[in-house]
Amino acid sequence: MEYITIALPKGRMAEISLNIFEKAGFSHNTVADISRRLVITDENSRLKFILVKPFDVPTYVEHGAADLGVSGKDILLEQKRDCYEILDLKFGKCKMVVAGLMDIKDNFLSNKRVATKFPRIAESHYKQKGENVEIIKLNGSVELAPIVGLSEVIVDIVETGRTLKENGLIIHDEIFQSSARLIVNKASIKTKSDRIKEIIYDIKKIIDKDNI
Ligand SMILES: Nc1ncnc2c1ncn2[C@@H]1O[C@H](COP(=O)(O)OP(=O)(O)OP(=O)(O)O)[C@@H](O)[C@H]1O
Ligand SMILES: O=P(O)(O)OC[C@H]1O[C@H](OP(=O)(O)OP(=O)(O)O)[C@H](O)[C@@H]1O
Repeated sequence: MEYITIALPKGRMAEISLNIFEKAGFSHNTVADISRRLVITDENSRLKFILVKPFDVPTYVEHGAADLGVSGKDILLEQKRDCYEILDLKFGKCKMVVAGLMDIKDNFLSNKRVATKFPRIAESHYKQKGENVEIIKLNGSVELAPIVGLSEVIVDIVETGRTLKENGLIIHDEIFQSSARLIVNKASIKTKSDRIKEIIYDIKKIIDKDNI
C-alpha cells in the first residue's frame, strides 16, 4: 500500500497534532520521535509524518510533497495556497488582532506603520478599512515594534494576552479567530480518495469526542 504523507508543524502545534493522529489509531512513538527527527514513518498504518516549519506546511501540501497537512488558519489566510481546507481541528485557538501602545489612539493616525509577520492579512485588513498604511514585515517578537518606535501598531496573534500586557500594549481591533486546520492536496483527494477520507473520518471522530 502506498504511503500517505502528512506535514505537521514543528513547534507549539507538533505534539498535539501527533497525539490526535495517535488517538485515531495511527500509532507511533511520539515522545521519542518529535525531538529532532523530521520524518516519522508508521509502517502499520502506512503513514509518513514530516515535521516542517509552520509557515511551510501549506507549501508542502500545495506541491503534493505531502498529501495532508496541519496548519493554523492564520497561515492559510496569509498564504492562500492552492489546497483544500477540510477540517477544523479545534486546537491552537488564538485571534489575529491589531494592537498598539495604550496611549496612542490608532484611529487618529494617518499613514501609520504596521509591523507584522502577516503582511497580506494586514494589508487586506487596512484596504478593507480604506486606510493607507505602511506594512513592515517582521519574523517574530512583533510586540517590540511599537515600543522601540519601529511602528505605531502591530497585527499579530493573541492567545492569553500575556505578551501584549507584559509589553504595555492593548488590543485596538480584532480581525479573525484562528485554530488549526487539516488541509489536503487537491490531486491526492482524488487519487488517494478512500484512504484520505478514512483518515479524515477517524480524525473527525477524535476531535468531536475530545471536544477540543
Ligand atoms: N500564542 C499562541 N497560542 C496559540 N496558538 C498560537 C499562538 N501563537 C501561534 N499560534 C498558532 O500556532 C501556529 C504555529 O505557531 P508557532 O509559534 O509554533 O510557530 P511560528 O511562530 O509560526 O514559527 P516559528 O516560531 O518557527 O517562526 C500559528 O500559525 C498559530 O496558528
Ligand atoms: O497572547 P499570548 O498567549 O501571550 O501569545 C501571543 C504570542 O504568541 C506568539 O508568539 P510566539 O511565541 O510564536 O513567538 P514569536 O514572537 O517568535 O512569533 C504571538 O506572535 C504572540 O507574540
